[in-house]
Amino acid sequence: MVINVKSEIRPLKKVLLHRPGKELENLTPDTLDRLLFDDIPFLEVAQAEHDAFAQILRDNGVEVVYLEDLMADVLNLSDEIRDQFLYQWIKEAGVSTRKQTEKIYQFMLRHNDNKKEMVLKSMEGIVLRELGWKPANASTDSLVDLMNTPDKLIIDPMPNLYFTRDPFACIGNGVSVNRMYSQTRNRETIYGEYIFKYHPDYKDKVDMLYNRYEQYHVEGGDILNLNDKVLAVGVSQRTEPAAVEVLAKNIFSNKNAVIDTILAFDIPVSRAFMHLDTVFTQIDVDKFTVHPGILGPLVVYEIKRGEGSDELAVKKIEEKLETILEKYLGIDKITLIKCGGEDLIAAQREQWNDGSNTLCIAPGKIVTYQRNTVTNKLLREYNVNVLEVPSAELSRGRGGPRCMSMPLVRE
Ligand SMILES: NC(=[NH2+])NCCC[C@H](N)C(=O)O
Repeated sequence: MVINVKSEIRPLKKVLLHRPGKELENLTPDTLDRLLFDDIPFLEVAQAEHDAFAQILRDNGVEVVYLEDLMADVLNLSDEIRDQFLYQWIKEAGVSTRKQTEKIYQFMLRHNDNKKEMVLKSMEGIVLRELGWKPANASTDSLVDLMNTPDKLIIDPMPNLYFTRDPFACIGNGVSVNRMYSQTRNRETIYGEYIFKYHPDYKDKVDMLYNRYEQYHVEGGDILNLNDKVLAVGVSQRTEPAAVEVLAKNIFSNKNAVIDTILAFDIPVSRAFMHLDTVFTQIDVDKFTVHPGILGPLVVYEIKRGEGSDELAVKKIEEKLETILEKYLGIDKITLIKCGGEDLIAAQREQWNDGSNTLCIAPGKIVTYQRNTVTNKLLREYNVNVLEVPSAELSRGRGGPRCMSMPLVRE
């Protein structure tokens, strides 16, 4: 199976990453909000940290593949696919005039001999100066031309691409290519669309469980494969309950589907808790990290197949999180390890820097951000094997090791 992810913890075999690139250098104070960043990372250091992350994974037997390489393979397949991609990408970036579209298309063709460069450029963004911008004559036929400046981003960067967890998500042997909450991140899902449609490794080999043209938004950070039968989905700032229904129906409509239960975790809507995995990740057969801030307000719903073919059976579960997990996972005792321990200031600070966003690469073996010293120490006291990634710059994007990785295959 080219996609096989039926657990959050079974040994990780193959993972998808994106090495942060010049898209981070096109961030400015004025665009941070819209592009979902809280600060501008220092690219060189962010790349070195990311390389260290990839190396930790390789050293632990994980095959690392890069989004940009898979996408370059797709663009190398044919000129038709390349052109279809380029025109779709230009349109989705909000470029509306024929003149600009052609200019950008021609500009991108300069990278025709090196499709990886073409892909990276599509991620970076483009300013008018690069297109050979010249001031318009004082009287011209276009208000847009007259008002433009050389530093205007005609194509926005996609700085969140290094969070490969979100634009699409592997579920069992299938994949959910997501519709995202924000405009900036919706553009990222184009790569998933092309890879699953055309890449020879994936084409026709993967069950498509959701597509980016659906009406409701759902993001991969909200999707947790608890085991082969139980899927958890966060209902959050990024994922709507209606999207969970569509996903559930798509999963259950396959008669041979192994997943028979979906647990919807209703978490508070806030920037700090944007996805379920920012407050809750599995680290061992019987252990999870959790941000204490969600333990009070958390409500969980059970979704199963309903009576009719296209129906669901949904109910609210009135129990504590530990009890719910024990019941659905069939484990005697579940331990929740609090991010920051009992210290609420540390909990909030370290959650903000993704202390509870861990990537489990085998039961009891996890990758975390080095900067979350309180949580990392606590995890070790529970005998968890903690591998730390340097994280001064990567963390400015508000995502940790789980957000920065999309498992393609687990044992
Ligand atoms: N799975 C995650 N928690 N991803 C975090 C993504 C962070 C990114 N800046 C965003 O706002 O979308």
